[in-house]
Amino acid sequence: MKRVIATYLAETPFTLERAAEAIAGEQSTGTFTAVPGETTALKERFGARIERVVALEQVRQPSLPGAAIPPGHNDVYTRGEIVVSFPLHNFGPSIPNLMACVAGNLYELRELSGLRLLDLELPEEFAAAYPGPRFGIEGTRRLTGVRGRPVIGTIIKPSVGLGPAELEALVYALATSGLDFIKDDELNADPPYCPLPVKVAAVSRAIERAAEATGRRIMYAYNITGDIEALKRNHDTVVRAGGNCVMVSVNSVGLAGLAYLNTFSEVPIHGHRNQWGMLTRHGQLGMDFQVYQKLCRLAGADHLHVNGLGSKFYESDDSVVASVRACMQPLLGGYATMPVLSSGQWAGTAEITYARTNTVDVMHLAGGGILAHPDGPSAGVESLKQGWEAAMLGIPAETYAESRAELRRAFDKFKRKEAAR
Ligand SMILES: O=C(O)[C@H](O)COP(=O)(O)O
Ligand SMILES: [Mg+2]
Repeated sequence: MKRVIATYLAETPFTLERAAEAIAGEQSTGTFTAVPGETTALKERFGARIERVVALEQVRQPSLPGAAIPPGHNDVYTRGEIVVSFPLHNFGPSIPNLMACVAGNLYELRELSGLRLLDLELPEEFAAAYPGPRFGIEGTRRLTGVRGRPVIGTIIKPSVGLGPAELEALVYALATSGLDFIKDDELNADPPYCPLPVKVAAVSRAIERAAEATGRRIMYAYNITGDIEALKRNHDTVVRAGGNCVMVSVNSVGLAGLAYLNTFSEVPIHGHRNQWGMLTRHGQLGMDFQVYQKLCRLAGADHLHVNGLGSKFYESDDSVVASVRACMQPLLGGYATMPVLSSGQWAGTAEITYARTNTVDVMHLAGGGILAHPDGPSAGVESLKQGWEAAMLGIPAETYAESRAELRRAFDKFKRKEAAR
């Protein structure tokens, strides 16, 4: 019998064994009390199985509110790794129903004062059900024509507020500046002041004009996030205008929305992970990126945001590096996605990014880091490229900057800013 194996970090006021039984019972055949139909035969065939329980440290305070206080409890909460397997035939190779099982009501059990999903092993039936990214790294390189270095991109900023004429002018300037990729911000999809069809028309005009001038067509990820019925309409609006990438806020449309988009998308899907913080920032709640990236890749994300090194967010560089590596591990024999490094990035972050990840198969996006370069966006793009050249040549970026004005000016501005943070 095929099984899904889920690894949790749990914290409990009870024993870990009791916590594991609560998880396995509640998420398969059991409930808070025995019911007549829960026969031994039924449990045998449909019950979840506790595979392993490994005790870790004990703490004096519960991480999450509302856990039970057992009689005689001595204010000790035990943490441990609990591995539970679930029969695949309980839910089939369906991401929405998988989630209800491995990441459902168990987060609310009073037996637990902490619960985090660390990893998920999925049987190959999921590969048959979900084709995954249709473009991935190779398709993105083919469409952008970028080889041997990261895809360098930016984000339209100000994120909100630009009308069609201002947007067209900015995209033209950026598309003629040597950039490979531009994306809408996640805050900007189909706003009443500049609806998606108007935005698409303005951006495509700029991209066409830039392509005539440079001979190169930039990749632009239009944010098509919306209710499910809007996804197809928005995608078609983009593709009809010659667009070559769409973006969705994965947590807004949900994994089912992403998988639906992937059934018809004719262009790469850029997966923005905003809202991810609420699923992961507390170490005793939510899930690890290791799980999230598997789900997003299965559902069809050709590009997936992983934060950035030295970013403006709380996450450690070690964690970002682990996320890049996670995206690169083959999943069910494939499912390559391009990790997207973004958030507070600028030319000076290329060095540590390459040193720590040792790969160029990434997108490196800098919004403020390009647009706010003291000598303008073109110099910002050039500085980021120079940052990567230095990184790949193994020359310290600040040394390389001595003979490169754009990189030097980026250091002058952004290094000072970083130091002030
Ligand atoms: O959507 C994103 O990736 C962020 O808005 C990044 O913007 P920043 O480069 O200005 O931090
Ligand atoms: Mg953003």
